[in-house]
Amino acid sequence: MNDFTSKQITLSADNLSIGYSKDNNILAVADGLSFRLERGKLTCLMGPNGVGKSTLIKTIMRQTPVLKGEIILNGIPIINVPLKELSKKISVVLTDKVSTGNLTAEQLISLGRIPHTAWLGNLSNRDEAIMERAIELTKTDYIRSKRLSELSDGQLQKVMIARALCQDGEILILDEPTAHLDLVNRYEIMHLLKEIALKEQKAVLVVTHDLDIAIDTADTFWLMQCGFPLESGTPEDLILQGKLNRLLPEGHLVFDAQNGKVQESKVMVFPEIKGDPIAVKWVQNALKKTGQDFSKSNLEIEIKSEPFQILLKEEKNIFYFSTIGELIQHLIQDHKVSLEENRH
Ligand SMILES: Nc1ncnc2c1ncn2[C@@H]1O[C@H](COP(=O)(O)OP(=O)(O)OP(=O)(O)O)[C@@H](O)[C@H]1O
Repeated sequence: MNDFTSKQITLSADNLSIGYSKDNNILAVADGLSFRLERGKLTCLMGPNGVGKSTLIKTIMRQTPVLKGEIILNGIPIINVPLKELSKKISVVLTDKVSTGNLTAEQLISLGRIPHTAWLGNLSNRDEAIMERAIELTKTDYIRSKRLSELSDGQLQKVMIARALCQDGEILILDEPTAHLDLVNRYEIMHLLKEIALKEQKAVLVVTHDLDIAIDTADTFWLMQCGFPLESGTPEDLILQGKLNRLLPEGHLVFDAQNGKVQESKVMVFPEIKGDPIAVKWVQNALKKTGQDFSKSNLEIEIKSEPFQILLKEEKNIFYFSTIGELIQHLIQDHKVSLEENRH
């Protein structure tokens, strides 16, 4: 590791085991976890449900003891860092809804300064400046006077991020920050986190299941999968190494490196389709969902543009459709008829 990289690392572990212990019974959730969390980078922690992502975060926050190994924060074992110091260094945004609906957004954001001030202590000029910076970065100025109960889920998530930024730790950890959000807000939040990592030089660790958006925004992926060590690297390297498939159960789904999407592993045989490649792709997409087997069909499809029209050659007949929906409706009806014929 070069000197620059080692200076960028805030949090690290080698061969860590995490889990729970109760009444002398140990439930190991994951073993052999090694990682390096870097400043200035957005790292996405991904893995199937139940693999131990939240447990890893709880362990980093010292809410759950380490089973084996140690986590190092800036060269010091985390176990030796007093909890108050830890809360100044690591800010966490969890998925739980806040129950303080009567507070205004601004009041909630200011609570982020608590590790640095006394409980409800007055904010110093520095505290105020940090708070204004957090509001500016998260673009929450227009809702600062609103009560939390009046905010949408997307607005509330930005306010929660602003509060975490107000804590001004060097590490920001978020557990599924986009879980209840629509597509636009998912993109906005992940781009905001990327911006925070870069502009504020924070180490941002996000647990997410949003593979598409994570590929577009993350600098680093940490992949957790039962029975495998934690795998880390740029999303692009992990894609080329075929490792994203580890996020998927073995069987009918694969990550297709060609189009960057998860899709069914079964190779579908389509009828011959001529025309604009984008239109061909979406006709194929619709054909896939009919559940029909086209491998032995002698259908031919041609897609014309301006005006958009689909020609279907079936035996000696030619049918014309003005939408993909009409084509599919026809094929489904046809399929029903052929099934009926087979039955008689
Ligand atoms: N307090 C606890 N005591 C004992 N076992 C727990 C506790 N919390 C979680 N577990 C177990 O630990 C395992 C990992 O759970 P965890 O919540 O870390 O998974 P996850 O990867 O975050 O899942 P998801 O993607 O569904 O959020 C699960 O089998 C879960 O049942």
